[in-house]
Amino acid sequence: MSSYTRPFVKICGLSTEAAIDAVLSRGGEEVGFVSFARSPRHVPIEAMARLRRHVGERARVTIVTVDPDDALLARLAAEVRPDTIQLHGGESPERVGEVAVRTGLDTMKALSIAGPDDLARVAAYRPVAGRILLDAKAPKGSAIPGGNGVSFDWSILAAWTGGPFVLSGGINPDNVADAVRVARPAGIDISSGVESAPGVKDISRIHRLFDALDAATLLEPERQAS
Ligand SMILES: O=C(O)c1ccccc1N[C@@H]1O[C@H](COP(=O)(O)O)[C@@H](O)[C@H]1O
Repeated sequence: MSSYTRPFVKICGLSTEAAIDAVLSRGGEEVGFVSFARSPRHVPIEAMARLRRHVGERARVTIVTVDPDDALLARLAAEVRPDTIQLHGGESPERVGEVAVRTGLDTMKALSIAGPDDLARVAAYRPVAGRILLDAKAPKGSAIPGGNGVSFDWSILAAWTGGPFVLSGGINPDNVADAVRVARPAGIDISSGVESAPGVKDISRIHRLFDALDAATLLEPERQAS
């Protein structure tokens, strides 16, 4: 079996210290908290600030937002102090650039992908977004634009030359090896695939995800050393 360089791992939609600790114990590089009232993973700002303090310097902290207004961004930046603002709505390239300037934070722009044509949209965001996140399109009628556990056809990324990206959408312990092998992402972002119910992270599924990823990827030298 071939091996693959391990992408960085962001586990998103966390709301408990126990789930955060499970992710960090397995070497997860990034944790995500959702600030979007319609999501079952929404965390109020005060609770988010406590979770952020719990993470400390152990991992990057990203807040998932959907078309946030300036007032919300200002509160998130001041009270939670994340590393990254994830923009998972219909934000224009201009707005993404403005968010970076206003907050002084890294940004990750999510783009919904259904087929190869959608990848053309990446170019406009590349100069203004810190990172690009490729997610599946939300199913019709879904209340949330992400976190739906659906994937797109990862094979369209195999020969794509549009630059580094983070992959999300329906990644779980059973398909993470395929995701990495087929799409070769710089990072992977997982939410509902490690849950027992919407918004409820399942510690054993978190461990299964990392077990599957470790089995599929070539450990980097510094990881092999310990
Ligand atoms: O997780 C949510 O509830 C959410 C709400 C609004 C926007 C984005 C959201 N999550 C993001 O969706 C993707 C994929 O999630 P999944 O693994 O398919 O469940 C991921 O980037 C989350 O950050």
